[in-house]
Amino acid sequence: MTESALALSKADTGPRAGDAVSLKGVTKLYDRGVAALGPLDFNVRDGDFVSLLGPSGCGKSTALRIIAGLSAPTSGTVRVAGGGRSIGFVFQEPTLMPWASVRDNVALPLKLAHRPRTDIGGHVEAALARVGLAEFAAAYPRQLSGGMRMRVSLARALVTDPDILLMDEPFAALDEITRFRLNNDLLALWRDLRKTVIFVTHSVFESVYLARRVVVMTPRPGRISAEYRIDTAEPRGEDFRTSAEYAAYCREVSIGLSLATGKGALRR
Ligand SMILES: Nc1ncnc2c1ncn2[C@@H]1O[C@H](COP(=O)(O)OP(=O)(O)OP(=O)(O)O)[C@@H](O)[C@H]1O
Repeated sequence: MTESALALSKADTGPRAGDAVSLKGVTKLYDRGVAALGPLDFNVRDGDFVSLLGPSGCGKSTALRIIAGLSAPTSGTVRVAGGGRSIGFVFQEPTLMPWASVRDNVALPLKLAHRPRTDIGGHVEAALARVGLAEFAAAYPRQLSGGMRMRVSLARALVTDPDILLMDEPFAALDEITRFRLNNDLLALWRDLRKTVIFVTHSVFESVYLARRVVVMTPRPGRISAEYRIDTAEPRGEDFRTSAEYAAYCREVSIGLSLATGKGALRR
């Protein structure tokens, strides 16, 4: 792969047919005038896997929360396919109810949506099987490892079969082996279910491994600084992770991140 094979383009503006998410001129001002975000113009194609990459505090979580409708933008427009009704959110912490079984934790979104009781069991079993936890439905969060707790959190996000999955640094607190395994499982899940995924991370390595499109953000207020398309043979796996191609992409994106943060530690 040559450097010219790495597509670097300006952020698209304006919604198009087939966009799952479209942000236009989105800003977020917190109390005491903290400008956290934007203006941000950002579109995500239906079924794409996009990573938002940026330094801590650049507003990645804020952008995700705005897309999810958990936070209102100060200005700008947000369009989400289906009116935002079909979103699953995975937080950095698994945020499980410690007093409830795995089964009951995963069932929560269906109960909140008042789905018929007879409907719930099958969906919960399917979501748990999807993340490899079919055997642990009766266990409690304290009995599980960190990686397993995150799988429960993922199952809870999947149980409503959302079209869009928003993931906020979900694997950041996990050890590397567990993280790699969950990376592979997430890719398999995305290949099978073809959901739109927006994955926030501050890891260059993780963003390049997972995403088809890496969007680099500047420090606060977060804006888009550069985009990289990771065009590699699919399905990705450990061969990709150890390849020269992967290393070259990581280097290119690292340079982009350094330029975005103004550090310039890595120069061309
Ligand atoms: N409720 C709030 N009130 C005031 N400032 C806030 C609030 N939430 C976030 N901020 C500030 O806005 C900026 C962006 O925060 P945000 O959590 O979106 O960034 P981030 O890129 O996701 O960071 P991290 O990677 O550390 O989670 C930060 O400087 C943060 O301190």
